[in-house]
Amino acid sequence: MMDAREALKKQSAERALRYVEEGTVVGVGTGSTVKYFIEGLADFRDRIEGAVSSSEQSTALLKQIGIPVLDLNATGTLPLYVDGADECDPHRRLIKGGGAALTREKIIAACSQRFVCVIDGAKQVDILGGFPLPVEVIPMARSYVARQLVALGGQPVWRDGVTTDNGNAILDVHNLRIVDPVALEKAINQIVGVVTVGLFAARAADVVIVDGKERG
Ligand SMILES: O=C(CO)[C@H](O)[C@H](O)COP(=O)(O)O
Repeated sequence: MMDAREALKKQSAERALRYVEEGTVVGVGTGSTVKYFIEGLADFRDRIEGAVSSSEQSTALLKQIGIPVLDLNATGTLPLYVDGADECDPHRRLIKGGGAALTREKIIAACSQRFVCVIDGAKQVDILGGFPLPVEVIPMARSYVARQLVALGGQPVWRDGVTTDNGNAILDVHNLRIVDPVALEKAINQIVGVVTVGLFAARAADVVIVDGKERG
């Protein structure tokens, strides 16, 4: 039987199906919450043009249910992107990347008109940073970037054994209390060797669905 938290994730994901418009291409995130969204998309198979996927994992799921997976370079701007998050603050700013798909997720978010974020209530926080902040780095720059992240006040830990879909490494930065997410996103983006930081602050979500309901 599905536990209570999974049920809440599923409710959020299913609610997001209301935002899918016929004849369009849908941006699809990654993770256990989005998996329910993908399952629900099966009913739209014949009514959407296809999906742009943020990971090999989501691509496999989309293909399993017969949804064409399209190249973002061929689709242009997307009307909708649906994805989960690891943390969400009251301004719809997010920490993402628990599933190591942050780079492709951020690219799709940037290319989308509406970013609908689907979470369960446990992921709502006042200040981001309780969840270790994922940073995707070029492998040879890992130690250098880690030292720069220490200088910014964090405690980076290498996600040993994980290689992203782009062939890179992940550092999870602990002990951050992120009072200015836009400034920190900018600062980390400027470190040489960083591919992407999992702070989605400059481009936050547009709609947040928590436990099956839109948050006001
Ligand atoms: O950012 C992500 C993957 O890179 C996911 O959206 C995030 O980790 C949430 O995942 P889940 O829905 O499994 O809790």
